[in-house]
Amino acid sequence: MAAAPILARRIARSGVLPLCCRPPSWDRAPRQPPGLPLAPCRAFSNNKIQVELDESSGVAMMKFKSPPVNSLSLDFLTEFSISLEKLENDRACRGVIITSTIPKIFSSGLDIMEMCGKNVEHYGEFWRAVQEMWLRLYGSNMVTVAAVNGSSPAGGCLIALSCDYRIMAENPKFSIGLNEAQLGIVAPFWFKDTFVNVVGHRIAERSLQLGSLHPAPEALKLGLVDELVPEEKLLEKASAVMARWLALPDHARQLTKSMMRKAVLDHLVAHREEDIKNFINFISKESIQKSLRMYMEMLKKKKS
Ligand SMILES: CCCCC/C=C/C(=O)SCCNC(=O)CCNC(=O)[C@H](O)C(C)(C)COP(=O)(O)OP(=O)(O)OC[C@H]1O[C@@H](n2cnc3c(N)ncnc32)[C@H](O)[C@@H]1OP(=O)(O)O
Repeated sequence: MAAAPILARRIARSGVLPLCCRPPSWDRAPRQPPGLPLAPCRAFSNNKIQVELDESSGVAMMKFKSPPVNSLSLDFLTEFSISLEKLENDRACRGVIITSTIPKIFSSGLDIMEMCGKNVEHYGEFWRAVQEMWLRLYGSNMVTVAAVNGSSPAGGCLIALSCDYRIMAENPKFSIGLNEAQLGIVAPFWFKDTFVNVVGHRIAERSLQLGSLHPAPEALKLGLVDELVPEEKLLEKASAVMARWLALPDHARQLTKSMMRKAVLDHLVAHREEDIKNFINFISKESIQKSLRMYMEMLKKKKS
């Protein structure tokens, strides 16, 4: 069965609009009828992600809660896209802070088991879900702040890079980067473009070729994250940053964001099917499967 209808059905079941049908959300300041008590906090939670929207500030707190390491499985990615779309369509929501409930881990990146020993249909469905997540997050009209409270390799780093602002816990044991080369795989052009847009071409090229994972202080020096704060201050700082960004008129900020990101988003939208085919061809290669299996074994050995 083709992958597109499967994801479309998953999303349709949730009542979420596909990206292309999303209404513009300029000037969506929270609407609070005068004289009423402050709007309450609204929450929704599914298996892997918990979301709480404070209607008085217009800010949602999104927390990854998928043990052991918040790996981005197909189910996780689908829940993530659905949660983003719900917030995007909620007139009360203007910004989202993304963080993790798992100690020491923001996200361990794409779930390697989704890319190992599966069939072509599965790879296609999985990759479409990765694309969908990125298109929604990178193309979001909301202010997005990543509060990176742990390690954040590869796909985890992509999530942070796709936000408008990154604050990381100052613990040097936490690292972040696009380390795909270390796994013997290659980050696709839109991971690379997102990275280049944050740190510039030279730093991105060196870091990608070496598959570097940068400890927090180095990530700050490279501009991969915008600031470091003590872990206990992370959410407080993220809220302060959010308030500063939300002080601007939505329409001006959103049009500026769109101007900065449009070329990169349009590139993937125009080449989505080709990108899925490339992923399937690449990941199905026996040599790549072997590299991934060896990497998983290495992770397990490291434990024992
Ligand atoms: C081909 C086109 C390009 C595709 C682009 C790819 C993007 C990606 O995101 S690829 C994934 C890259 N991710 C990584 O390299 C991270 C690997 N993981 C780690 O480095 C560590 O696990 C950690 C730093 C995230 C956490 O370390 P620690 O707290 O010591 O936990 P463990 O290493 O013991 O892991 C616990 C458990 O989770 C399994 N696991 C870890 N990461 C993943 C993952 N990305 N996918 C699936 N499973 C993962 C790990 O194997 C352990 O499993 P068990 O041994 O069964 O408990």
